[in-house]
Amino acid sequence: MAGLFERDGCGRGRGRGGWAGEMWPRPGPPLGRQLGSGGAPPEKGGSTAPPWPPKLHSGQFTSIPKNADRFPSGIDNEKNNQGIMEEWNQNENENKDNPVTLAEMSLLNKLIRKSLVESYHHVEVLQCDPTSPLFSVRTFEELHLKDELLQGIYAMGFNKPSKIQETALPMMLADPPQNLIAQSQSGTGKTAAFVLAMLSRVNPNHPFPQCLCLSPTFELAIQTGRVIEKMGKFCVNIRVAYAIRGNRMPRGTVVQEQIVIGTPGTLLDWCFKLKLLDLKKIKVFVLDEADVMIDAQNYADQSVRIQRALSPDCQMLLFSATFEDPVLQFAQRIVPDPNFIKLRREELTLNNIRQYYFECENREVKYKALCNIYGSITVGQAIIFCQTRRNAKWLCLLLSSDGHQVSLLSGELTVEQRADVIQRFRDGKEKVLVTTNVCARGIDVKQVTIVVNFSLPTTVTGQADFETYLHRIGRTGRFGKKGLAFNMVERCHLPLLFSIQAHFKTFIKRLDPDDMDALEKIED
Ligand SMILES: Nc1ncnc2c1ncn2[C@@H]1O[C@H](COP(=O)(O)OP(=O)(O)OP(=O)(O)O)[C@@H](O)[C@H]1O
Repeated sequence: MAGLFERDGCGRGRGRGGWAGEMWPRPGPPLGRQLGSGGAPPEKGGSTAPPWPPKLHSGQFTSIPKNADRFPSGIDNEKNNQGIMEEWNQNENENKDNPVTLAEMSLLNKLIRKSLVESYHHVEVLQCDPTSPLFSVRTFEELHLKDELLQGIYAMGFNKPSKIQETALPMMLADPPQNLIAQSQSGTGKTAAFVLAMLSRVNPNHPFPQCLCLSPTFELAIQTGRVIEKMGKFCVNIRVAYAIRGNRMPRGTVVQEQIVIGTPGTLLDWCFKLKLLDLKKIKVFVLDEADVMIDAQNYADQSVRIQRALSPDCQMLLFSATFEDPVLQFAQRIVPDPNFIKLRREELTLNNIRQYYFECENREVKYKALCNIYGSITVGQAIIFCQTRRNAKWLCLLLSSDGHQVSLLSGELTVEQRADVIQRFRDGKEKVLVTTNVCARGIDVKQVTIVVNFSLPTTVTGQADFETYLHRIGRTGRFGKKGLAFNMVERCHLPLLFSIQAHFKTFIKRLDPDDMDALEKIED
């Protein structure tokens, strides 16, 4: 590493947020979709938008994003590197990655996920009427669904209900309809459950909105709409409309679609300003991602306004991945006499993770320690966390020049690009993922064996960020597997490390970066 740009990580000024990422290219949304046609294109007279969804070109974001192309191709040219690094260093402030919002994380998870997330937890049920019997089903047939709906479910590859669906579906499809507040972690089958409930309650012969689904963002509404279109593929005459930004409806338009999905702001306009739908005719009202909803914008009041205009016998269904107090209060405000279903979240713990630290003078010494880890132990896949985009790019280039298959994930990529990078890493196409905080949470890559904190996570006030630390290293050592976590720490940052140790009542063992023997013993 001799000759590379020297840099001390201590005493550096903190940067401003540098989020430059749009969610993804913004095409106009589809206006309304006819189901029962195997995924029909937008209606005639509908959107003139570019094709949906936007296409990713394969291999486009496999390692280093386009804007890193200021590097000369011969990146082992130390002289060139040094000049570029110095120039980059002057613009340090632009390189802090903003934390990812809940809405972005939720979308990212949906884009990546191909199947149900395994859950080892029990379903807890609290009924509003404890005397009514509690049903649970093991098959979709037991639900006596319409044939075309069953066909749609099987075409999606669902063989049996997920854990939450076993209990939630009988409650959601009961007669008379029951209200439900359900919480379970992302990927456990909530969306599929309420889509099924909406599709089974719709009367296809009535050409007016009967089910309303509120989503927190444009992108999440589109994702849910696609599930409705897929599951309802064989349901002739059922249609879905999107009440989302950009989908302008002239006053006096008669909305004939039976299912309307949208974001609260646009739906408010459709209902109260433009009077496009009669809320009294809505039979099912779904509030999806309530936790994201109250985090993303002040949507709570808008949702309550819509809910108040519904008929008292409209069925209310509310879903959330978490049940913090504000979510629960919101849920209880909006859903009268609710049944509760709860699938406990998997708790991250440090018990299965062996943690180590190296005291390093600067980032070159950190890099050397990293190389020594690779030289001493067998690393399956690794995630390396940096505090700034600049450091992440620098590290990524060094690692690839040393022959590692490495990919870079930072906040300047769009959500779709990030999903692509994570998917490739999951598929094992790259063995090392260098990132800032953007992928610290929610993303489950089971085969990760080591996590490296190239910089310790800190809060805006410069304190140790315990929660981020837990989420970063909680990526490894999951489901009973043993994981390894390495922290590279400058001397002036040692108090941060000790406060992490004290906070989690855990032990982080010191290692000498040059002591290969000690490193080799780690695996024993
Ligand atoms: N019964 C099932 N059998 C097999 N796959 C299913 C089943 N139910 C849902 N899935 C699939 O599992 C994945 C996650 O389901 P779904 O999106 O409904 O979960 P979710 O809890 O709503 O997640 P999120 O909170 O992120 O929206 C999807 O790919 C979905 O198609």
